Amino acid sequence: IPAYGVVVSNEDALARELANIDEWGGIDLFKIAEISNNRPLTCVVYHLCQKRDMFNKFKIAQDKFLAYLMTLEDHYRNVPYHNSVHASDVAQSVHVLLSSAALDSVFTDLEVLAALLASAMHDVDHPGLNNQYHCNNSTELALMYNDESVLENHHLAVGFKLMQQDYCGVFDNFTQKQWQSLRKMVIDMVLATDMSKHMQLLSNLKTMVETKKVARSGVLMLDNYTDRIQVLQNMVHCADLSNPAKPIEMYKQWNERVMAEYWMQGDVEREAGIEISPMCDRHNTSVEKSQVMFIDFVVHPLLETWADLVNPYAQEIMESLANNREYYANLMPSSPSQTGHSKSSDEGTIDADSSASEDEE
Ligand SMILES: C=COC(=O)N1CCc2c(sc(NC(=O)Cc3cccs3)c2C(=O)OC2CCCC2)C1
Ligand SMILES: [Zn+2]
Repeated sequence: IPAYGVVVSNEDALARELANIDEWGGIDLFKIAEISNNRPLTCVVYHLCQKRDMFNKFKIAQDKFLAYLMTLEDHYRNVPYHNSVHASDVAQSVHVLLSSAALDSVFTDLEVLAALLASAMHDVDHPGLNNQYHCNNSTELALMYNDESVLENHHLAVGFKLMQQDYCGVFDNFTQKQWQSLRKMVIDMVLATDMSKHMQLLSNLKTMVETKKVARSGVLMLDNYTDRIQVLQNMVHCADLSNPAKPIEMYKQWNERVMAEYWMQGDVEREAGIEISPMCDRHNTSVEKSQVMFIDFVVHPLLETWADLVNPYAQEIMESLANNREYYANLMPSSPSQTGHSKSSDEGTIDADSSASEDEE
């Protein structure tokens, strides 16, 4: 078996790219996709399971696990955003969030394995069309899952079906109890990536922060399944929405991809003569404004609450998010920091600081 699970032309380059896998934003998944012949998910998840000694802990046959990861990766589609590069990014982000000092030895090996598996399969076979599209058009998937978390149910069904295929048999050495616990946790985590559950998840997290019990050592005390799974669900959810808190060059690429995917959906809807979903109309979206709003209303509240939970071990994430928000805020068409006349002065509503900035120029 090759060192990183996949046969690559330049193993040293891959080793270098994976060197900072324990750091937030420490690896470039786009570069890893290139070097690994578009197998970023297989090599990142295989590498993380090796680092966490999962194969020994659970007597998992490495060749079978690799066969499963390859098949899982093959079932990600070639869509701009929800492809296997995104899944590998979520897996690595979960790995870093799990390593937070506040969560030191809080989770069992089975829970850690479940979180990595949930990350790996959480968007498999994503068609590049969101739940709203499927429900509005009563597609086959929407009919299959009665409009409830349609895509997330599908990702789970595909992810587990591939595990049943006999040549995988990846968890044959698990006890029935271990397998059932792993399966339940993966299901609970992937279902929680449905954005329609975002507000409920965030409110649970806020309650946990308000009532959090911390041991003398500073680690969180989670003494029942509900609390434990809520932290794991929010962890995967944070990782899923974490692009705005990553180094700006990567964030910009993720943003181009997510817009490309939304606009392709809008094109499909326009062609079909049906109502274009929000943010999907390439002819009237302000990319920068959308991102600033998405950060202000969705990402920042979530990551800020996560940072409170693992305080002070997420300050770097919050700083990165704040910097990236300013980057897009400054690009917004009418931002006061723009050179030349700021919008407010053109409209004659000159206030002190904008006129001051005009004087300076
Ligand atoms: C009110 C909630 O809105 C909502 O449920 N969604 C619409 C906007 C959106 C997601 S997930 C996501 N982005 C990501 O999951 C991670 C990112 C990738 C690149 C930048 S951020 C965006 C998004 O980014 O929407 C933006 C595009 C159109 C509006 C803002 C789901
Ligand atoms: Zn996702």
